[in-house]
Amino acid sequence: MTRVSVIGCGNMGGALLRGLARTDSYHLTAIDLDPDALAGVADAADETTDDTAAGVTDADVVVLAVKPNVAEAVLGDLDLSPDQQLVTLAAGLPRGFVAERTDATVVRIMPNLGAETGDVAAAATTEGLTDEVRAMLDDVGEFVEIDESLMDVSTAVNGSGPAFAFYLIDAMKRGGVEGGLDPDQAETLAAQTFKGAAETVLRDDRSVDELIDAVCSPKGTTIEGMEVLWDSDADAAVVDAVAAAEERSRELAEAFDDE
Ligand SMILES: NC(=O)C1=CN([C@@H]2O[C@H](COP(=O)(O)OP(=O)(O)OC[C@H]3O[C@@H](n4cnc5c(N)ncnc54)[C@H](OP(=O)(O)O)[C@@H]3O)[C@@H](O)[C@H]2O)C=CC1
Ligand SMILES: O=C(O)[C@@H]1CCC=N1
Repeated sequence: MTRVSVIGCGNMGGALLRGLARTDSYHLTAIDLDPDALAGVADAADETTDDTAAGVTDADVVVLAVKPNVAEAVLGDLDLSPDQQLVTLAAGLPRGFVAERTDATVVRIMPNLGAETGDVAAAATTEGLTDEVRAMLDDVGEFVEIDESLMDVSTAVNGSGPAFAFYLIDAMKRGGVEGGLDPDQAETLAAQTFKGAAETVLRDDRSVDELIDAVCSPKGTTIEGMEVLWDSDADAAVVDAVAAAEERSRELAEAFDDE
């Protein structure tokens, strides 16, 4: 049983707690100053507390899931030992900044909200990554190991990515509603279509172009829609969205350069 303490039980910390709670492999301590946040994860956690120092004492793994601007203050409250692992997931927060402020082994990861359902797409720095954290990430979805220099782009693609995907699902839903579908049914059909398409890309050996081809019957319906997309700048807009989020991650990191 791995003892995991999560500091900051909002959107991301909460999703991770709920994802880990789906297995029986973890003793979970939820730490937050906000009683409402603790109440929101009470079902998933074995213990909840607003006492950060006490909440991390017995932890094998401590997850720092607060906003980047409060991370330094929280680190100041921690007194971890070298046999403990500290996982930081704050956007832009450099691994070294955290490692300089703790004796624990530090790994930086970029997860996403998919952790809640066991569908996380996460990146982890090779530096500081232990088998214990690899097992945790495996338990909540898929992860890749990357050099920290690629963390900004990972933050954009898989950290911010769910928001971009929600936006695209909503556009597909709108198309359905405009054609007369009930909004709830259109949302189900659009979201399930994205889910199925993602599964196909992950499991099928064919390239994305080959898969598009497999849906396009000659002189059928799909090719008419694909012609509209190919003639548009929709793909460029998505690439630009990723670039903007990546740039913002770099800016957030700059704030820690002077400290
Ligand atoms: N949201 C996402 O999809 C993702 C977020 N992240 C990263 O996760 C981190 C958290 O983001 P998110 O979950 O969205 O933020 P939230 O604001 O939803 O959650 C942060 C939680 O931490 C609490 N908190 C603030 N200060 C302290 C403290 N000193 N000790 C304990 N808890 C504290 C907050 O309470 P209060 O509200 O009262 O301040 C809040 O409940 C960020 O660094 C972000 O970059 C990474 C990947 C994806
Ligand atoms: O928007 C943010 O800054 C955080 C990091 C990745 C997802 N949410």
